[in-house]
Formats: sequence, C-alpha cells, structure tokens
Amino acid sequence: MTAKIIDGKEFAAGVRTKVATHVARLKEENHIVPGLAVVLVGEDPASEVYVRNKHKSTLEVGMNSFEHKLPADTSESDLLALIDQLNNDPLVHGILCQLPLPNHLNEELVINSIIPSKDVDGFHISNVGLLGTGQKSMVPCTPLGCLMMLRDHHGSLSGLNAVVVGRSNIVGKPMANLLLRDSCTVTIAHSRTKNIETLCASADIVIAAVGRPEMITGDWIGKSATVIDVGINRIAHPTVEGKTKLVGDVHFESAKEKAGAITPVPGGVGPMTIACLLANTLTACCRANGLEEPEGLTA
Ligand SMILES: Nc1nc2c(c(=O)[nH]1)N[C@@H](CN(C=O)c1ccc(C(=O)N[C@@H](CCC(=O)O)C(=O)O)cc1)CN2
Repeated sequence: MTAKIIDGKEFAAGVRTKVATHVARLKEENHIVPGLAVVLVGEDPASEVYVRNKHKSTLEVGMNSFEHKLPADTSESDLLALIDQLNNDPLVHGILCQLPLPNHLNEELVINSIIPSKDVDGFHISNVGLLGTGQKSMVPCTPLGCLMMLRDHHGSLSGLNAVVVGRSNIVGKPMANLLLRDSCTVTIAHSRTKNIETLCASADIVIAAVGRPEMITGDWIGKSATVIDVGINRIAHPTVEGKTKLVGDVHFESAKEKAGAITPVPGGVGPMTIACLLANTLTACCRANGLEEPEGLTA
C-alpha cells in the first residue's frame, strides 16, 4: 500500500483560517491588530518571493504588515538601528530578518538584536535556550509546522522513535527538541553518523533536513513510518532540457512505497513555514498584551 500524502498546502490553509479567526476576535474584543515587520536586505530573488508571500499572507489574515527593503550594501549599524526602532514600536509584535543576509552582515549579531518576545523566527539565543530547557519560547516556524502535521497524523507522539537527519540550528536542533518535549525518543543523524540507513529504517518518524537532493531513498524507510521532508532543492529536470524542478531530501517515489505517511515537495512542509510565522506573530501579540494564547497554534 502506498503512503498517505500529507497535504501541507491544505494544512497551512487551515492554520491561516484559525489565525484569521483569532485576529478578528482580537480586533473586535480588544481593539488590537497584530503587526509583523519583515526586513529584507538585498535582492536575492528567492528571498524576494518569500517576503512578498509573507506580506500578502499577513494582510490576508487581517494583520498589519510592515515591509522594510534595504539595499544590499546596508551597513550593520543601519540595520541594527532599524531593528532597534522596530523593537520599540508598539504596533509591531513580530520582527524577522529574511535569511540569508549579505555576507558582510553578521547573522548571529543581527538575529540576537531582535528582542526575544518579538523574535517570531525563534532564532534568538534566548528562545533557543528556552526551547532547549522545555520552557515557553518562540518556536522556529518550519519545525513548528512539522510538529503540527505530526501531531495531527499521530495524535500522541509519546514513545515514538524519531530520527532527525540534519543538525542545523534552524531546523534539525529545534525539531529534535520539540520531538523530545512530546516524549519521542530522538536521534539526530548527520554526515558522520554510522549506519545511517539502518538507523532511519528503525524509526517511526524520519525528519529529513539535510539539504541534499533525494538522499533518503525508500530502502532507508521502515514499513509504515512517517516521513517529513524539509528539503527544498532545485535540480536540473531529468527529462526536459534547460528546465529545473524542486525536490526534497527524500526520494519521494521510492519512499512513498514504504512509508505510512509522507510530505511531498513542493506542497508539504514549505507552506507551513509561512502559516506558522503568522501563528507565531499572533502568539507574540497575545503574550505582549497578557491575553490568552491561541489554542493549537503553539508548541
Ligand atoms: N528569517 C527566515 N529566513 C528564512 C526562513 C525562515 O523561516 N526565516 N526559511 C527559508 C525561506 N522561507 C521562508 O522564509 C520559505 C521557504 C519555502 C517556502 C515554501 O512554501 N516552499 C514551497 C516551494 C516554493 C517554490 O516553488 O520555490 C514548497 O515547499 O511547497 C516558504 C517559505 C529561508 N529563509
């Protein structure tokens, strides 16, 4: 039997509807409009698309969107001055700097200049520490989206064996912490892991976040396991010359024959990233105003 395909587009639409409903209630009952500020430095084409989609989605759920597009040669001090201004703006509840930043800017310094309560990417060192110690924090959007889909599919994750392939600060490590918090037995695998295929094949859940196109094939997947593919890789189209196509870190065709459930690329985890950004902005706004947090939209 082939796997259930977890439709990230549909799931993300459901998250956005929940956010929009909660935002409408905030406006009606508390006269508060959540606001998201997105900072883009430079003209990376993919980043421009993501920022445009963030702006559009923010407005669609009824929030305020503040876009700040800066030239590629913006100095670190100018960028930090803008973040300081946003940190102190009461209309702004969430701030993010689109990554990657141009090389001359220190990514860590910039991220850590956002006040943790407005850090809707969950990348600030304080939020990383809070998540790692099981305390309330802002949670990175992509792992939060994966967690929502896993909870929806499995109900409880308690006692399940999860292998996270990839150890990045943005996905692998926070994902592992979230799964641990939901009482999974978690292994982080990476380029130096021995017997990685066997390890993955013994898992109930495989999270692929390694950044290598179609690395994880069907023979790495245990019968009926859940496979969440975080990878977004653009490769040469196999049959049409001069064209490209998007693939994940999982070889979808072979993995879906073994898995119980699997996310596709595109249309799986990707759409959840922006939906969870909206959820995080709403959460940040509720926390800032001492209001109840939206149910089902946080970790
Ligand atoms: N500050 C941040 N920068 C970046 C993040 C982030 O979470 N915070 N993540 C990525 C880019 N990203 C959002 O910013 C993002 C990536 C992919 C998608 C998405 O929906 N992908 C689609 C495919 C899109 C395509 O056709 O190219 C999918 O997987 O279906 C949304 C958001 C790096 N930077």
